[in-house]
Amino acid sequence: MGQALLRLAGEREDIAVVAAVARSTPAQRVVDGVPHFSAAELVSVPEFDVAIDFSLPQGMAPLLALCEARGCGLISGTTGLEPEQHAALDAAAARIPVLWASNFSLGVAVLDDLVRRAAAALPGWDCDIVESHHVHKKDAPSGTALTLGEAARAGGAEPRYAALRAGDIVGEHMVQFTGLGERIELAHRATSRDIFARGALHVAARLRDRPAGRYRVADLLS
Ligand SMILES: NC(=O)C1=CN([C@@H]2O[C@H](COP(=O)(O)OP(=O)(O)OC[C@H]3O[C@@H](n4cnc5c(N)ncnc54)[C@H](OP(=O)(O)O)[C@@H]3O)[C@@H](O)[C@H]2O)C=CC1
Ligand SMILES: O=C(O)C1=N[C@H](C(=O)O)C[C@H](O)C1
Repeated sequence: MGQALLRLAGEREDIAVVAAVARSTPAQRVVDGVPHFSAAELVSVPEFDVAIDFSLPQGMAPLLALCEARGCGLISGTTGLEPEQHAALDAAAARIPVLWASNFSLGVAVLDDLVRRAAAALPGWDCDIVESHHVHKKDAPSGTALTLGEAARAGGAEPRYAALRAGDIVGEHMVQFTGLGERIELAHRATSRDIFARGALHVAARLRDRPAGRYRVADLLS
């Protein structure tokens, strides 16, 4: 995701990347004009308006602390966060603008709405969420599957989850409603990670001038 973000940010005139942070740094400290920092060097990054985080749950606390100390916005797409980490995002939102989303694609935003409506229209049907991702993905069920599960619950269904890790699958989510003698399948298949990076950059550009608060992707679409 970091590489997709850097490439696509380079195509936008309204976004300047001042630093890239990973656990370790590449041998070359400046790549395509962007200085790279290790996680240990985080506090040394230059001034910024909004941080975009796609890392691992353990990367969250230091970045959130930096954003709060500097009064900057935070966009995070990191999944597998603990409930306490979501609570920390809520608390920080009293002081800075914060947006966390399990999925930055437009299609999944629409799927979320469809799942809520289908669940409400199909009381008593079984609801199963099946997600497939690449073998390197660490968390399961995926953040998106859990978000879709919340949508199903909001519509009155109690979902079950299944996760598949195989090859280089970018990300697929299927929500299946099964009744007696019939079945509905609502599915989203991502074929490029660029959709997530584009979505995150889109909302980052809009979060910059917002007051403190907890935002959703839908709040910043227009
Ligand atoms: N919300 C969404 O739309 C999407 C969310 N995701 C989520 O984004 C996250 C990252 O996914 P992906 O890019 O595939 O993962 P990768 O493993 O490819 O990349 C993770 C990056 O985070 C860095 N990192 C790991 N730990 C730390 C830390 N403690 N401090 C700073 N940087 C750290 C790694 O550095 P190094 O390379 O040095 O190890 C690496 O650059 C996952 O949680 C994934 O589920 C992914 C796609 C879309
Ligand atoms: O790790 C990934 O790759 C993805 N993670 C997100 C998730 O956990 O839902 C979003 C997308 O499916 C890709």
